[in-house]
Amino acid sequence: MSIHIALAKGRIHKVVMKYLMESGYEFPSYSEDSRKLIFEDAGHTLKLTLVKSPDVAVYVERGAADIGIVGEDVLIEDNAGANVYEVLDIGIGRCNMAVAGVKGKKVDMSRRITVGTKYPRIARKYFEENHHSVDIIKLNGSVELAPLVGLSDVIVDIVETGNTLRANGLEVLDYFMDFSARMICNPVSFKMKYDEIHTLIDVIKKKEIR
Ligand SMILES: Nc1ncnc2c1ncn2[C@@H]1O[C@H](COP(=O)(O)OP(=O)(O)OP(=O)(O)O)[C@@H](O)[C@H]1O
Ligand SMILES: O=P(O)(O)OC[C@H]1O[C@H](OP(=O)(O)OP(=O)(O)O)[C@H](O)[C@@H]1O
Repeated sequence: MSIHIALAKGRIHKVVMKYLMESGYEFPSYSEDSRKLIFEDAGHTLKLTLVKSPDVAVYVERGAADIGIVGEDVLIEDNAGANVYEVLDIGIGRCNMAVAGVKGKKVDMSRRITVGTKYPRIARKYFEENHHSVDIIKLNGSVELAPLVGLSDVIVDIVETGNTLRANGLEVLDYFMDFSARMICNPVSFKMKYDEIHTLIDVIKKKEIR
C-alpha cells in the first residue's frame, strides 16, 4: 500500500525530498524548480504532494493525506494537532520565535504596544502571559518592515540565523519558543498502514538530521 505525504512547501519540503532521495527513493519527475505539485517514487511506495504550510494538517485531518510534514510553529498557531497524531520530531527546520524591535530603541512595555506578526495567536498568548496590553496587527510576510516604518512597536517572528533582523537594524528583545518540523499522521491511516508508516518513520529516524 502506498502512503501519501503532504509536505509543507518551501524550506521543509526541500530538505525532506533531499533526504528521501539520499535514502534511496527515486522521484524521476522531481526537481526543486519544477511547478509540479505531486510526485510518486519509482517503487510506487510514496506519493508526495507540496502543500502550503497551514494546509498540511487540513489534508491529514480529512484523510486526503496519510502523513504530513510541517513546522511545529504552524501547528501551534493554527491549533491543528487535535485530530491527528504527532508521530515524529523530524529535527529539521529548527528556528525560534522572538519579539524584536528597532535596535537601541526602548519600547515602553507599560503602555499598550502594537505588534506586527504572521503569528497572531502565538503572539497574543505570549503577551497575555506576560501581562502586556497589545494591539496585534496580522501581517503576511516581510514582518521586519513594520517597526521600521512605524506600523508597529515590535514584531513577533521566526528567527533562525538572525540575518534578516541584523540586515534591517532590528534586535531580539526576547526569545520565547523554539520549533522544528513534525511528522503528523491521520489516525485511521496509522492503523490501516501501520507497517508502511513505521518503515517511513524508521527511514527518517535513521538519518541523523536532528
Ligand atoms: N528562517 C526561517 N524562516 C521561516 N521559517 C523557517 C525558518 N527556519 C525554519 N523554518 C520553518 O520553515 C517553515 C516555513 O518555511 P518557508 O518560509 O520556506 O515556507 P513559506 O510557505 O514560504 O512560509 P511563509 O509563506 O509563511 O513565509 C516554518 O513554518 C518553520 O517551521
Ligand atoms: O533569522 P533568519 O535566518 O534571517 O530567518 C528569519 C526570516 O525568515 C523568515 O522569512 P521568510 O524568508 O519566510 O520570508 P517572509 O518574511 O516573506 O515570511 C522569517 O519570517 C524571517 O524574516
